Amino acid sequence: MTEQTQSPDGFRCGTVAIVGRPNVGKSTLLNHILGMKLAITSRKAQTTRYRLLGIHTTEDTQFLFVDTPGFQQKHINALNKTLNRTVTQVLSEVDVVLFVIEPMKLGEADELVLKMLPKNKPVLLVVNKADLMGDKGNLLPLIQDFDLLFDFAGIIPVSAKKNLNLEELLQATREHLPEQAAIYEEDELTDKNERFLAAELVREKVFRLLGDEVPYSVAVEIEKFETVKNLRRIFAAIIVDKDSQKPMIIGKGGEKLKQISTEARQDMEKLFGSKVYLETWVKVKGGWADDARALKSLGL
Ligand SMILES: Nc1nc2c(ncn2[C@@H]2O[C@H](COP(=O)(O)OP(=O)(O)OP(=O)(O)O)[C@@H](O)[C@H]2O)c(=O)[nH]1
Repeated sequence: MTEQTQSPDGFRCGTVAIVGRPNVGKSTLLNHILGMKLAITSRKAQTTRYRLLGIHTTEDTQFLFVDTPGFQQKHINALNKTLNRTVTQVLSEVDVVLFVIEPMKLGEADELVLKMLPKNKPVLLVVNKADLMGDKGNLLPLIQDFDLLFDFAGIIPVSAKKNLNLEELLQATREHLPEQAAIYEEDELTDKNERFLAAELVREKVFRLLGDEVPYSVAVEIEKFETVKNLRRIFAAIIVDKDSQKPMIIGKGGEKLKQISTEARQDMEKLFGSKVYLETWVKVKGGWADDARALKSLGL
């Protein structure tokens, strides 16, 4: 359990990881807790070990939401192995883990996540999409079965989308955070700079719009980032392993790349509160996913 550093006013502050298989609503949950679109959910090709996704500060608590790089079963290369280790490590370092499931669709993918949960940390089972459950009586046996598989610190049904029970979830989470003063200023939403966030947004769109076809090793590099009055000019290279992967990202007549850029730019404008000029292109950097030096340069 967490070591508690006393703070005179009982304020609590600590790290929270949200895990769960794709599509259970993790980013919706975080977005609704933070109250704005800041959860950038690219779970692939992470560049940092410990990424702060967002900070939620209330009168008595500061929740630091950290990202956990995704665990991929399909592609096995050096990068992947490093990332799987990273997930386990991140999960064992946070104060509390929120394991999100969808009640009617429990399956193998959820069990894979379950296997990675830390035994030495409190894990809350968050049953999302409660709004879709007509008869709540049906839900109970299902959850109870799942509950037998792991020693959860609590089970909380919520609806991220409809903002149902999120306060209760935060209260339950708070109980597991150490008593200590806030680490960040109240209005600080993330500790990452805009350049980093811009790269994450482009990468998120690549994965969202191309799904599983996209190679795990895709990365985004911001080659230039300028702020001129209320305009940010951002130049982003999308980096792939092989020439053959280039057309996939560019799409027929450049359609995919255009869509990636448009959606990323719209999110950036929301996030930065300014106009954004975004230029994106695809670059080939052969075999970097298996290159130990490249891993090192990513800080892994
Ligand atoms: N009905 C309902 N739908 C929800 C709820 N929460 C999320 N969704 C929907 O579920 C879908 C997946 O939500 P995401 O937040 O993208 O899920 P995720 O777990 O972050 O997905 P990955 O990024 O792929 O891991 C979206 O269409 C959401 O609108 C909820 O409480 N109720």
